Amino acid sequence: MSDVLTQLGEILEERKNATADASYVASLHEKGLNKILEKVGEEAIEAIIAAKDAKLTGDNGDVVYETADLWFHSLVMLSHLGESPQAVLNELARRFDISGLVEKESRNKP
Ligand SMILES: N=c1c2ncn([C@@H]3O[C@H](COP(=O)(O)OP(=O)(O)OP(=O)(O)O)[C@@H](O)[C@H]3O)c2ncn1[C@@H]1O[C@H](COP(=O)(O)O)[C@@H](O)[C@H]1O
Repeated sequence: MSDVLTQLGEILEERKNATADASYVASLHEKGLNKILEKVGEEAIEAIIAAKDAKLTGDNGDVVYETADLWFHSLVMLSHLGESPQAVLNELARRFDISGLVEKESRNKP
């Protein structure tokens, strides 16, 4: 599964050298971080709306599609900041043996 993210990360790196008229990713980099963040926010809202609809209809097609858009634009954001998908995968892997409840509790300790 993470092979796809790794491959996409490599494509995103390559697109930093592409021209905006030939590449959507390059066009986002050219427009800058604020535009990329706008897209991340927009896609997050679309994913939320799709999830609400999926709950009503029982059809998850749109929520999968919109989540892919959200993940994609989040990866463009990371790439713009010089970070790779691997950094996020590493962070998720680090959390494997840590219960979310235990971690949250540890945050409240001095
Ligand atoms: N995974 C994706 C991917 N997911 C979504 N999108 C694009 O993200 C855009 C977001 O959808 P919207 O409906 O918000 O688009 P929009 O209304 O035109 O956007 P705005 O004009 O409002 O900014 C669409 O143009 C989608 O095609 C993607 N574009 C590219 N990729 C990957 O990135 C690679 C490089 O793409 P290019 O840079 O275009 O070569 C591709 O080979 C793919 O692997």
